[in-house]
Amino acid sequence: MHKLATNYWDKTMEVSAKKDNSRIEWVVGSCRDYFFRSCLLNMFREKDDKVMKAIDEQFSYKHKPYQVEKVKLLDVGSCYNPFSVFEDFDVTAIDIAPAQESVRYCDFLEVPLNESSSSMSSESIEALAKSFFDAVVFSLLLEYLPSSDQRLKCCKKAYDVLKPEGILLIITPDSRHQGANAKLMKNWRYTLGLMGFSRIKIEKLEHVTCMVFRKSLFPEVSERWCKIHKEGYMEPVLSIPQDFNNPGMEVDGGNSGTLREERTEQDMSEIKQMFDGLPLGDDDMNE
Ligand SMILES: C[S@@+](CC[C@H](N)C(=O)[O-])C[C@H]1O[C@@H](n2cnc3c(N)ncnc32)[C@H](O)[C@@H]1O
Repeated sequence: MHKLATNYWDKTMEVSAKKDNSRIEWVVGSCRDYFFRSCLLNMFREKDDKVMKAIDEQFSYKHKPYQVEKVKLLDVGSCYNPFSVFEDFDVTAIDIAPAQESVRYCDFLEVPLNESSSSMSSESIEALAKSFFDAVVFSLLLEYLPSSDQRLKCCKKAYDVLKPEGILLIITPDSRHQGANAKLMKNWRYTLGLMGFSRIKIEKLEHVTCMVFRKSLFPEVSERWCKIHKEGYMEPVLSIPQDFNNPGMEVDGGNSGTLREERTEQDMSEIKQMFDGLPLGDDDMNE
């Protein structure tokens, strides 16, 4: 899996990619912009305060500075711990099939959450602490989970282990042209918004879409976005393009009133190529 991730995904998914087109660099750069370089955290804090004022003109809140020396990052489905080389990050790497010693065994869907502290050995994690991490990363993870409910459970867990104002970074395979999966991505924004996450960044790199969601101090902020922007096709599910393969139910990805999007033969072959070597057979792709 490690070989696959570094030799195959880094070279094939990001074919002719510049260095800054890599998903790992993208995550690192986004965290640095948010917590250190441009301190975007403060900008989004101000934006949230404005929304709260719009909801209630009496609103007032005295913020404390968000302290971060090293970004406490939880890499879920880490496989080979790609973030361990960055010195400004304090990484907890977990996977159900660790490919390196520094990655601890942990099934994120099942691991219990503690109010105060994590419980772990050098090899595995028995419990994770709530409100502990500055950042949680799902890089090519959600596609491993076969149902929307499992993906939702995963995102809700990320919400619980993040500190208020922490960020969830999601990288998802997407070989289609920019905008082709726009509706799906907007529905993710809606669904995660209902959970209390505000999407603060989305970028399409070659073969992947990358997103940052902020856990606001005030869930009312994202709830308000959901109320204002709800469209007919939106529903609280986390679908991925691979979920839609029944030709009778597919329609265009642009203006129709449904989430389902047509997949061309080229899409199918690209998806298969992307997952080539992973424990997925043709039947899994077509289920
Ligand atoms: C496609 S790999 C992604 C590897 C790496 N994050 C990257 O971007 O190259 C997905 C990883 O998720 C792991 N995984 C799947 N379900 C998981 C779960 N419930 N908890 C933790 N890891 C999981 C798999 O074992 C696999 O290593």
